Amino acid sequence: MPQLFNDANEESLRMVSAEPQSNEQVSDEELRPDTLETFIGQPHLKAQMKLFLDAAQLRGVPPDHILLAGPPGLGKTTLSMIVAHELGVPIRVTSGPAIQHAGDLASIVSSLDEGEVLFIDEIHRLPRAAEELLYIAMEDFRVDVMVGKGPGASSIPLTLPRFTVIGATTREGMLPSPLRARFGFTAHLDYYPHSELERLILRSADVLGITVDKDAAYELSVRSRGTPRVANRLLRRVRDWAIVHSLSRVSSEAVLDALELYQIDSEGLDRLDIAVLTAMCKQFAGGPVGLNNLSAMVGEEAETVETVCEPYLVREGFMARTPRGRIATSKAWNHLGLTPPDDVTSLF
Ligand SMILES: Nc1ncnc2c1ncn2[C@@H]1O[C@H](COP(=O)(O)OP(=O)(O)OP(=O)(O)O)[C@@H](O)[C@H]1O
Repeated sequence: MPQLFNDANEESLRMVSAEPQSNEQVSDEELRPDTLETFIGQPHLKAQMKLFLDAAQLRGVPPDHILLAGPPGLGKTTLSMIVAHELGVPIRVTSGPAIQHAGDLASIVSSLDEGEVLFIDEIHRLPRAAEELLYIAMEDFRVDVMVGKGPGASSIPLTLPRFTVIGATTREGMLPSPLRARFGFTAHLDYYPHSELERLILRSADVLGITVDKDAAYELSVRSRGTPRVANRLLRRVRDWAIVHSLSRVSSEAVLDALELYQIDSEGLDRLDIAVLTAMCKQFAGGPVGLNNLSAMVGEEAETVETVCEPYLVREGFMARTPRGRIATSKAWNHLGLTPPDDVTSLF
């Protein structure tokens, strides 16, 4: 079977991925705002969070536990750091996959100070035993420490100071309801509109010490897939372009030239997205097509197509998922410069 994407250009694929790249943590750090005021967008969430934190401070107690839910790269880690900063308390950072045994979590919670924030990223990936320990720690501020082994083992309750757990998850549905119920405040982060990403890009440019024209920031924002992490990554690649071409400021032409090099198009689609849409329209006559056939045609893992491409293609209306398979919409046909079949809507 011919493959449309057999020379997968990894760089271009990762450029629009909302997941952090392995070397990206430090660069993510330098661009993090540290107050609610400088956190761009999400106005409702910010207002609710401000009220929630102000009330806790006025009552003189640590706030209830907070759950931050939403797709990767939208600012969950950033918000958790902001909460700690606004409260003026330290933050301890861990993640579901980093905790292998309940004991790992027991030693973290038992070393927390009064009021401290414990950030647990990917909290849906905590092992079951750790989850159960967390229920008690969050609700009763207690852990039961096991002393001894075998039939003679006994558990000694250890009282913990009051602290605040901030859990972050990209898969809220995977959280067991007893755990979800222990959060007093749940915030859902949404994809950012272009106008907010434009402001975010101008702020990041400031932090990085580069001058970016407003229309250049707009061009970047429309290609950033609603995701701050992608916006910041594209900005850094455009900065490289400006440095190499000795430009004193980034214009919209520079953005278009740089992103053409990285094969990211006017809608933020990369080569894999285009390969998927092309396969659907040309090889499968618009669909319906199953995930496995589609992935084989583009030469990618089904999981990559499903998790990296599809969410954005569906969200932007290029593709629809039906019980019979994936279908290319007229927007996909038009974007590829192809004429949609007359009966495109009857495919749904
Ligand atoms: N609202 C925002 N304003 C300014 N910068 C932001 C905002 N949201 C995210 N960022 C920036 O985007 C990058 C990614 O954000 P962050 O690490 O907080 O995302 P995340 O949701 O925790 O991602 P993941 O789920 O992959 O851990 C960081 O550099 C952060 O500074």
